[in-house]
Amino acid sequence: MITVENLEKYYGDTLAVDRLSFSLAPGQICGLVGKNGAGKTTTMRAIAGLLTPTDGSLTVAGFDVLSQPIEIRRRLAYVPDDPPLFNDLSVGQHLDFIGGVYQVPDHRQQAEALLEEFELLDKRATAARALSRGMRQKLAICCAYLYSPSVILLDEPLTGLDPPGIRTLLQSLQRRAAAGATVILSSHLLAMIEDVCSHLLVMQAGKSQFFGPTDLLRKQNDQSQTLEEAFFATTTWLPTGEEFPCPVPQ
Ligand SMILES: Nc1ncnc2c1ncn2[C@@H]1O[C@H](COP(=O)(O)OP(=O)(O)OP(=O)(O)O)[C@@H](O)[C@H]1O
Repeated sequence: MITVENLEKYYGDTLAVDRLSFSLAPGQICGLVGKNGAGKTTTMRAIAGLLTPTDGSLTVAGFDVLSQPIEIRRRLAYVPDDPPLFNDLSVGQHLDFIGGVYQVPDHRQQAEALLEEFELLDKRATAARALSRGMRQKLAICCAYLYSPSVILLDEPLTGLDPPGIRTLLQSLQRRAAAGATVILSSHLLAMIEDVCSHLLVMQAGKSQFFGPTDLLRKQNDQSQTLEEAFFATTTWLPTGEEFPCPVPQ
């Protein structure tokens, strides 16, 4: 569903992503982890077609991200950590707008169910400018879910959410993956995402230090009690630039 081959991105002289390759199948949830500046957001924005890579190729659902942007937009949702909303539109108007743009049949019915799931029903008439940070994030997630994308990219979605909101989001991602969606979720809160991630991509200085099933990272660091310890082991044992020897799952 997602194929990244030799992705490279320079911002001027800064190498943000360095020859990154990985692929994900339908139903897989990949946790994207790494220190600040590791290249996570750049990678997600490249997959979403929001920036032009310096080199490499990217496909989503068999479509080329660069040359077939309309096919990508129909199938992919990207929610950044500070989602851009229309400040003067209400919660309900946002969902009407997305439902119209993506021609979602009976979008109001689905919108109601999403607002209920994310505890936003009583904010239906509230303008986006009057929402809290967590509510803005929840609204952006509802907008993303409304058109049932087959690829969902979430950049640091947990930071603004309260504990029930985090549980709702993670459960909803598991349900969507079980129905065939592919998810990439970047987060620094490893303990919170480890149970839902089938796969992990650990980045350091733009490179992949590990990509594979979450259990494999645990096994390869069997002295680590938690995924967080395994992450620190992975990002401190290796000299910068050395690839973690790990088979890429088919
Ligand atoms: N628009 C930009 N212009 C110049 N350099 C940039 C730009 N965006 C990112 N960078 C640089 O690219 C590198 C990767 O940044 P990126 O935002 O992808 O990292 P990240 O892993 O998402 O970080 P964080 O965890 O802090 O969000 C960093 O060195 C950053 O300074």
